[in-house]
Amino acid sequence: MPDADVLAALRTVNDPELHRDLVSLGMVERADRTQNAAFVKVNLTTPACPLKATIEADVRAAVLAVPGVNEVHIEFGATVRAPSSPPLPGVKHVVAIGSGKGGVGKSSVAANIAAALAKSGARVGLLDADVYGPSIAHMMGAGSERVSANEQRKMNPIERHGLRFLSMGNLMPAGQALVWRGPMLHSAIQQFLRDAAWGELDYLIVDLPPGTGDVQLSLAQTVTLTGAVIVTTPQDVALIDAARAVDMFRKASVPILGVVENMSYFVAPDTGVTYDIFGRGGASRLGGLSVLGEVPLDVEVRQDADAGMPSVLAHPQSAASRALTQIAENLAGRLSVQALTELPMVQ
Ligand SMILES: Nc1ncnc2c1ncn2[C@@H]1O[C@H](COP(=O)(O)OP(=O)(O)OP(=O)(O)O)[C@@H](O)[C@H]1O
Repeated sequence: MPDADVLAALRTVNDPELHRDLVSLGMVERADRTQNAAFVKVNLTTPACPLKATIEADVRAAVLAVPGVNEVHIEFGATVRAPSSPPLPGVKHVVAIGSGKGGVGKSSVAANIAAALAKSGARVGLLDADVYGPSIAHMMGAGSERVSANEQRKMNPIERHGLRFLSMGNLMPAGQALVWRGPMLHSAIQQFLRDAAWGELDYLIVDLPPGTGDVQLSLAQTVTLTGAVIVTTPQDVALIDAARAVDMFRKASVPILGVVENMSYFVAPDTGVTYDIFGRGGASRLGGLSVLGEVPLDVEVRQDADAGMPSVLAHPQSAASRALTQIAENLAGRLSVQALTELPMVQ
């Protein structure tokens, strides 16, 4: 039985992003008490919650203020909230990772975001929709794997590093070029989304080809994307193209969840001096969009990708990995806010 005083205390604790209290958000699973000890379980809206430490401190302070309580035991669970109409059966969020230009690190960012979310405990899929230049298979260390079909003749995603992924790189013989026109691309995207055994997913991350072409349109027409993330480097020539990608998503009514500035700066490992090679901070000039984070140029990001393990798993303590993990958490937080602002209050 929940204790009325503990519950009342929790009603004073707001989720820092949603600005509503934990009780009315339906996040309190347990709020009971034995004499002087209180037991609270908070069900977060994502296991990658960027504000878990703040929530924990606020809950502790509020419950310790209840007369007679001098011990608080806090437990966390997490259930990713889906929007009112999920994009695919069993899939709560589909997030596209796009860029204006090629080579800005979009696939690297997509792979690391997916890996960081999976590491936090979320169920994650990664679709390599960059059909002309698929690199996800290689970055996940499964370049030579081939996709199999299940009994229902659906494609089985490949499992690596705690997540499931599909890439044209696992369907085509290595080194062969794909020569497809729009309609074939459209049906390939549909098959990747609908004829694959993705199973239950909290997040399906889609790595798009660079630019504003057929694949982007097909994707937006096939599923209701929860949103898009734009990856750019900070220099003007990249930002001009990134602005075009932003415009395309806006025209397709896809919410932009934020911008990632990759190759933002470089810290020389021998001297510790920071160089803003491409002009750090450029992404903040992209039409008032929020910046999810800045990732430094780091040789390990490239080496880890070539070795088949995303940096957030291979070198979690590096500055680049910490930035990428924070970006994944910020994104998960954004998705929670988007899903929860649609939900009615729990009384
Ligand atoms: N922060 C970084 N530090 C160092 N190297 C990076 C970083 N981000 C990406 N790279 C490297 O830059 C190269 C291009 O990255 P990636 O393939 O992710 O770009 P992309 O934008 O997806 O390219 P395209 O869309 O043209 O396929 C890769 O070799 C990758 O390992």
